[in-house]
Amino acid sequence: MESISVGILGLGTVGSGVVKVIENHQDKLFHQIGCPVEIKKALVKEVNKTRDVEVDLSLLTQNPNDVLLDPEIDIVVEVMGSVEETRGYLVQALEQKKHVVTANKDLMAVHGPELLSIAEKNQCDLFYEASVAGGIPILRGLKDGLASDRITKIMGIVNGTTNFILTKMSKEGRSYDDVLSEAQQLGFAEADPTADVGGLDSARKMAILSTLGFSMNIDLDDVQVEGITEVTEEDLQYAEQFGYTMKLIGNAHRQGTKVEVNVEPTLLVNTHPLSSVDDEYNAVYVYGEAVGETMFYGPGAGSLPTATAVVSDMVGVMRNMRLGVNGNSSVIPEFPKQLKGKEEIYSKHFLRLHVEDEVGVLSSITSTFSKNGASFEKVLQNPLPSEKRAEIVLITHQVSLENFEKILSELNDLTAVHGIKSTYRVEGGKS
Ligand SMILES: NC(=O)C1=CN([C@@H]2O[C@H](COP(=O)(O)OP(=O)(O)OC[C@H]3O[C@@H](n4cnc5c(N)ncnc54)[C@H](OP(=O)(O)O)[C@@H]3O)[C@@H](O)[C@H]2O)C=CC1
Ligand SMILES: N[C@@H](CC=O)C(=O)O
Ligand code: NA
Repeated sequence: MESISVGILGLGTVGSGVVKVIENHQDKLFHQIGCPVEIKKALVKEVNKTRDVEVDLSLLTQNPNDVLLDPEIDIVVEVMGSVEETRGYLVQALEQKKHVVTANKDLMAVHGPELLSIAEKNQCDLFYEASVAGGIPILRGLKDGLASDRITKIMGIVNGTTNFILTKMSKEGRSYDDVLSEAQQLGFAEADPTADVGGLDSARKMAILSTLGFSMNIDLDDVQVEGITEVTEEDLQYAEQFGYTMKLIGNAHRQGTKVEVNVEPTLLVNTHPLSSVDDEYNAVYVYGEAVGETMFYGPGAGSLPTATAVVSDMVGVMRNMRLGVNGNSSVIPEFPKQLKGKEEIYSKHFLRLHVEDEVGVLSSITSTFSKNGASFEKVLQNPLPSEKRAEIVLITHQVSLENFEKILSELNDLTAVHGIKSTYRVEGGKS
């Protein structure tokens, strides 16, 4: 091959990083693949915009066909975002026998299986390492590094924006809105950050991770999702007081043939390896039956880290081109999907509630828990400044989700309970 030509869809935060990595690492790329890599065209919305990277204006186009139908382009790199329009472009690229590298988790979480099958039919590669945990090679870790093992647990901090917000709120006492706008300026947050803070971005990544890790087609709708928008300063302070750290955790757990996948703000015991992952950093904890505990850590968002994953995927495609083995790397899920019922999902829970400050209230709350098979690991009561009310904060031992939901509903029915202020899943500590 004289050279490899690449067409890029999108030249924003990640696209600019891709151009920089290709330019700055040209020698290393040449050494790995034996020929130069050339960027032939880049699709953008606005040609005359000021960009983070200097590019010849003749490279830019607003016409997707300049990339998708150019017979000289071997690899299409998709870093423009959005779902339906982009899906159409990638189908077209694959049908034109172009290999695809994408950073788009929104797209892969919904249309991944369809696109992978179109890629295979056309003997093309479709790689998407950057779509989960930015620069961390976690998909490769699961697909290749742990290919021989049976994975039973994947727990991840897979959204940089929310980790940045929770870290700055807990450690620097800063406000939610202030930290969110800094995450937007730094390029971690999505153009519309609702999916970041609402947990959907993490859910998409957990759908991709659990599909690969458990070899089972997990759809986005199978992931129970809750974001960080309701997390209060009081909750962060109580977490600290109890020896826990609040993190937005994606949790995928397999027991036998059944799995649960959820994303929710979680109190992690301070000794848990994920509790010290701060700022925009991501980490994925993977437990395999043979290997035991592993953890993959690194920058989960940002221009150059994400671009590194994109360009490494391009190297994978180019190596396959040299060997003539493109289109053989996706693995069809081995197991039918089986999700756990609420009676099979067990965890500890944190609960903060406001109650009447009078004799017998704590005992009626305790009996609601014990009737439903739950007991307390920790409990504390503080008087509230106004009225004759108190705040009760507790952490339960392990209880099924079915029973915990019954407890919440019965507590709501007690006249002495004025409101359930917050509940969170708890990981670690005594079970
Ligand atoms: N930012 C990050 O840290 C990470 C992002 N990702 C994913 O990477 C992808 C890109 O993200 P990011 O770089 O942050 O996004 P940006 O918004 O910074 O960039 C998007 C780029 O795509 C172009 N574009 C968008 N829509 C269209 C369209 N309809 N037609 C033509 N061009 C279009 C824009 O053009 P113009 O410049 O002219 O406006 C821009 O250059 C997303 O899927 C994101 O989820 C994944 C991991 C980390
Ligand atoms: N908005 C995302 C970007 C990477 O996927 C995040 O904050 O992690
Ligand atoms: Na990654």
